[in-house]
Amino acid sequence: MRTVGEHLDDILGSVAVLPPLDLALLEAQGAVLAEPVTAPVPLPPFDNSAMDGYAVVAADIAAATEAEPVALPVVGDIVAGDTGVAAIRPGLSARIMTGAPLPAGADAVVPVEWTDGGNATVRISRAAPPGNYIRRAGEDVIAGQVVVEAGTRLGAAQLGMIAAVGRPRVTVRPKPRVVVVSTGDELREPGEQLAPGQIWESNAYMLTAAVIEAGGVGYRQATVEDEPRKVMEMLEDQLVRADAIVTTGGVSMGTRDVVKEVLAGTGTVNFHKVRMRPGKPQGFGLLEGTPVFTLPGNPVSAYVSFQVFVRPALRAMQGLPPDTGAKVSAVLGEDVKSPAGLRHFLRGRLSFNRGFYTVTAAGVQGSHQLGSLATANALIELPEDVEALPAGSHVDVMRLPS
Ligand SMILES: Nc1nc2c(c(=O)[nH]1)N[C@H]1C(S)=C(S)[C@@H](COP(=O)(O)OP(=O)(O)OC[C@H]3O[C@@H](n4cnc5c(N)ncnc54)[C@H](O)[C@@H]3O)O[C@H]1N2
Ligand code: MOO
Repeated sequence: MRTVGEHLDDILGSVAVLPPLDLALLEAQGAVLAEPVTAPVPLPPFDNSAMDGYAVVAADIAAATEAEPVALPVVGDIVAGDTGVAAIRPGLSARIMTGAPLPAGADAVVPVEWTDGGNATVRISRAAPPGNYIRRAGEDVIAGQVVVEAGTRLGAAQLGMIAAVGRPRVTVRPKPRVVVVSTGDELREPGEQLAPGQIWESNAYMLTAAVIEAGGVGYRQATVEDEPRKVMEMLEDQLVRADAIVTTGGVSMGTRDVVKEVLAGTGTVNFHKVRMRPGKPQGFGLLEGTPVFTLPGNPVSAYVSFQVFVRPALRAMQGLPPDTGAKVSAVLGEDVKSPAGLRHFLRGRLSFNRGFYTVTAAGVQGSHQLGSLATANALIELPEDVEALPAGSHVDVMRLPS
């Protein structure tokens, strides 16, 4: 038997960060940035108007009121995208649109709502201080500033920022391509009729979705029968396109535990009993250099194993620290029991009330009982030396992706 920590260390010591890739911006969505992106110019690049209105000299309209508007000649129109250099002198104004460059000499913008909207002459009925509705060059981002740090996962806002500094492509850690496959003669596809003794396949759906939640690209494979030759063929086929392979089922002590039978023979994938519940039977190794995780078939065991071992490995492959932000300390809302000598992962419901996290067990805890997992948002992690904890104790809790 090995501990959870020993098994995870073995895995994290074996997986490598994926080589960087240069991608067009929208192809990079969800990938992790491998280089800092800096702004080559300030943003905004030039002083410009925040409103549709008139560019003026603030001192000219200092006395403007509704009752006694100030009239100024309008010497031109400046629209967003104008590349010419415009200028005004005191006593003049220029019509200006949002985003258009501020003409030299102007120090305020008056929105059209404060005026009569005149074309040749505009009557302005409110004073404006210098700087009114002017967006200054560099007030968003200064030239040379890092706008997105290396190691950031690229979502909509980050991609927008990178485009805004003029970059069409970025260097990222690619999303790991993970093949997920279940084994078991009893498994049928959802939608098919079940004969006695059969169940619908759920692990590969669940784990393919979990791969995506962990930032990877998941490929769900058709279920493979409990037949050694077919399992080996499937693995060989998938190695060409996978950065990692995840299997479920066939790793305990049964006469048809073919995943273990086949992979144990390769010499590079090793099988262990890990001191945890659920998820005791685990296999991991490199098959022709590709990480292979053989997770137990019980659905909750497979899910917990994924969160505890596979997710940190996929993060490491993306150049991310294994677990940042996923764990919180919470107060137990009820008494709990735990098996001696095993790390116990209880499905839990975590909530945040009046400044504290509290957590309660989410229903029944058998490793075949998906019903309570589907209502959980966290795993309560009880250490090996704990056999019982009273309500009110502090526990570590792993938040589940939502
Ligand atoms: N004599 C022993 N028996 C078992 C031990 C043991 O130490 N000694 N360990 C138990 C534990 S703990 C676990 S966990 C399971 C792991 O078994 P396998 O990985 O070999 O998985 P299977 O036997 O193939 O299946 C277990 C269970 O899960 C259901 N299953 C499997 N795949 C799927 C799927 N894709 N979708 C839905 N459900 C699935 C399967 O029908 C079984 O009910 O072994 C214990 N036994
Ligand atoms: O470890 Mo099994 O995963 O307890 O059901």
